[in-house]
Amino acid sequence: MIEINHVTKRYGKEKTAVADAVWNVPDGKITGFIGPNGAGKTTTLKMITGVLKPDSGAILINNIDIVKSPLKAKEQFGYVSDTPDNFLRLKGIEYLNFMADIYNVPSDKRNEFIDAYSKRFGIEQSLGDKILSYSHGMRQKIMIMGALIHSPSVWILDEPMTGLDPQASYELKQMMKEHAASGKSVLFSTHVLEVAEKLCDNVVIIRKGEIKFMGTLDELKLQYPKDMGLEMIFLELTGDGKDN
Ligand SMILES: Nc1ncnc2c1ncn2[C@@H]1O[C@H](COP(=O)(O)OP(=O)(O)OP(=O)(O)O)[C@@H](O)[C@H]1O
Repeated sequence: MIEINHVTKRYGKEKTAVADAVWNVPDGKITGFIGPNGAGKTTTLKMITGVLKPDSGAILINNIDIVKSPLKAKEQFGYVSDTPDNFLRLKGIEYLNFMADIYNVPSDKRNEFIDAYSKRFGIEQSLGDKILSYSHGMRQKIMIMGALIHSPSVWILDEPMTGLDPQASYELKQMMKEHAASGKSVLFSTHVLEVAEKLCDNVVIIRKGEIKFMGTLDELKLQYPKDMGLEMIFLELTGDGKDN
């Protein structure tokens, strides 16, 4: 469960990237965080994960304040950023063991996880290679595994489908569904509406730093004429789709 209580973030004096945001991510559901380029999605996710500090307001992860108790709060979630080009000099297996060490995952549990998930993603033969030699999609897969190795109750992903082939994209969506079905929460950002439509229980729509809607897609559709497609509703809510 994530609670975002009246959170504001400015860059300099002029730019308000997120304005008095109030929303939440319930347990047992997949929540899609949707908005056009520059709407404030990454800024919000960076605040939730403790990379950036809000100027005002509070963010609670399983009731733990990310600013006041960062270490405890960070134990609660796994985060997949939108740039998987990290730890390039480590081998895949070294990176996974590094992540497992951070979270004190026992060796039998981590080995079981690595075996199962590397097979699901089809990268079991590449774990002994440096991440530097991986393709974008393979880097994305190893980062996803690193985020999940400690079985976090909250799973946060920034634009996770980018660069994944159809098989990997399918596997990732299945993993997200399994995560939510086990009573845990998933939050992911996207500007791909079709993905949100197929995958999300709830959506949160942001435009120019302001939360425009929070609820199910059916609730959103009810607010518009019956023949209006989701794409048109989204464009209506977010302007012409561009904020910059
Ligand atoms: N470090 C920064 N310094 C100044 N302005 C920034 C900085 N990072 C983001 N911004 C601005 O804050 C606003 C929100 O940016 P953010 O990256 O959060 O949007 P986004 O919804 O993730 O966009 P995209 O979908 O393109 O990744 C934009 O206007 C952006 O230009």
